[in-house]
Amino acid sequence: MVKQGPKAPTYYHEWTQIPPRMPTRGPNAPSSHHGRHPQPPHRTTKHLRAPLPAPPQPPTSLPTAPGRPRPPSPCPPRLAEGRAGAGRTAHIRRGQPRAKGWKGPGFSSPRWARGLGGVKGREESSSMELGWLLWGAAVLLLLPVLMELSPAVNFALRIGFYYLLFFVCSALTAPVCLLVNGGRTVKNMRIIKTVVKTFKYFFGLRFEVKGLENFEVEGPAIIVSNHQSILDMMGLMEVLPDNCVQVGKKELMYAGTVGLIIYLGGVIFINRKSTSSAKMVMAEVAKTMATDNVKVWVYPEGTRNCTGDLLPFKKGAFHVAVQAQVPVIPVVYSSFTTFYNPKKNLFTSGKIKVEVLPPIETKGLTSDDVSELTDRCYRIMRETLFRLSGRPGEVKDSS
Ligand SMILES: CCCCCCCC/C=C\CCCCCCCC(=O)SCCNC(=O)CCNC(=O)[C@H](O)C(C)(C)COP(=O)(O)OP(=O)(O)OC[C@H]1O[C@@H](n2cnc3c(N)ncnc32)[C@H](O)[C@@H]1OP(=O)(O)O
Ligand SMILES: CCCCCCCCCCCCCCCC(=O)OC[C@@H](O)COP(=O)(O)O
Repeated sequence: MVKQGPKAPTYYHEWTQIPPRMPTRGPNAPSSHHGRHPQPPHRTTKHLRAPLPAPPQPPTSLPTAPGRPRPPSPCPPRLAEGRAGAGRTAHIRRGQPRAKGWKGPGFSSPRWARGLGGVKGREESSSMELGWLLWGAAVLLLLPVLMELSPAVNFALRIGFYYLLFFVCSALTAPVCLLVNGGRTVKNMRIIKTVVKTFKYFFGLRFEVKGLENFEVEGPAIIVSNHQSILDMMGLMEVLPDNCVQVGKKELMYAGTVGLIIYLGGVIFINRKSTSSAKMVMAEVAKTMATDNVKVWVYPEGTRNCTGDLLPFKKGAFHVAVQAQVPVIPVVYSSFTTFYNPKKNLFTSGKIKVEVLPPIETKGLTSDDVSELTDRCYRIMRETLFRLSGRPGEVKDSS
């Protein structure tokens, strides 16, 4: 029964291109420093540069029992200095004399023994691969069951997949935007919209849209809509008119590939924590939206709100509309609470009703009228939200 030496380390194949072992005896042998054992050549690449003679055929002698000098290895000793290999490197590292003629860990067993080790190794690696395959199949089969049994798992996987879609699609779409449109321009929103509109199919979401004709106003406009969750991006892209950019919190610029793609799409970033700087940005928007003929989509609640009601509106969007003398077009999405609620780990398929309301003119209004304009828009949108969400009665109670 031939006793196997320890299995050659997996990096064995890395060395097949390295020149053969340096001769340890005779005129070409390197001078041994200690006189005891021939020292391997210094760690230089010089020998790598010399023309490489054909590697010698490795000895075909049987592997010897552990502890006795090993047959010469066809590989250089360099490995012994730098690589963790079979256990035999221990005595090298501790400065003990090297077994005569032995040149490095893991290469002393003769090729045919290594061959046997290879067969055993190949069997081991294929059984490992088979194991991984079986594990993967089990997880994939188990996932739907887990998602059925645990709302938390279902929610985490679906929302995680949503983020993954954002991240991957952004990374893939950014180069397309750069190639097609060359840089940051609202034209990229068309490409983004085309991609994001497919996301609803992954989550079993359907949009029922009414009033799209209300977007057909001459020139720029301010669009305001309720904001319930990150899922709003699908609703936004479902109805987004041409030449329309959004106002977003500046933190989004740093959301990896998503930050890049929304930058390329022309999104206007504001610092919510600094009213003055936000006002300046919005004032700039009021000036340029007319010349650029762009619509600007603002979420006047200023944050996500998935309660099924509206938060009080920030006034910035309405200041911009009055400053630019452009109409305000309210858009309302029905409540997500029937199919989406992070607090309850609820995220299933569902239907979202979307209504684009008639534009509210601002011609002739001044900044003094902004508060009234904001309240009027708030009331109309809240009434629509309750109606679309099947709760029309609530408006009377709370108005
Ligand atoms: C290919 C695959 C790709 C996958 C991924 C792609 C995804 C989809 C792609 C792309 C779409 C990306 C979409 C992103 C969307 C993100 C959304 C968000 O981030 S929502 C958070 C940011 N939005 C806001 O915050 C709302 C706008 N906010 C405002 O307008 C505020 O008014 C603001 C920030 C300007 C100031 O907020 P204040 O917190 O100070 O509160 P206030 O009451 O509004 O203002 C305080 C005082 O300042 C006056 N004021 C406000 N704005 C003014 C102005 N412009 N001029 C003059 N006075 C102004 C007001 O009249 C008020 O004064 P008096 O109370 O009346 O005395
Ligand atoms: C697996 C790899 C996943 C990597 C993650 C990629 C980063 C995904 C970031 C997604 C952000 C896309 C834009 C979402 C728009 C949105 O809905 O932002 C929230 C803001 O309106 C309001 O923020 P807040 O005040 O916090 O409610």
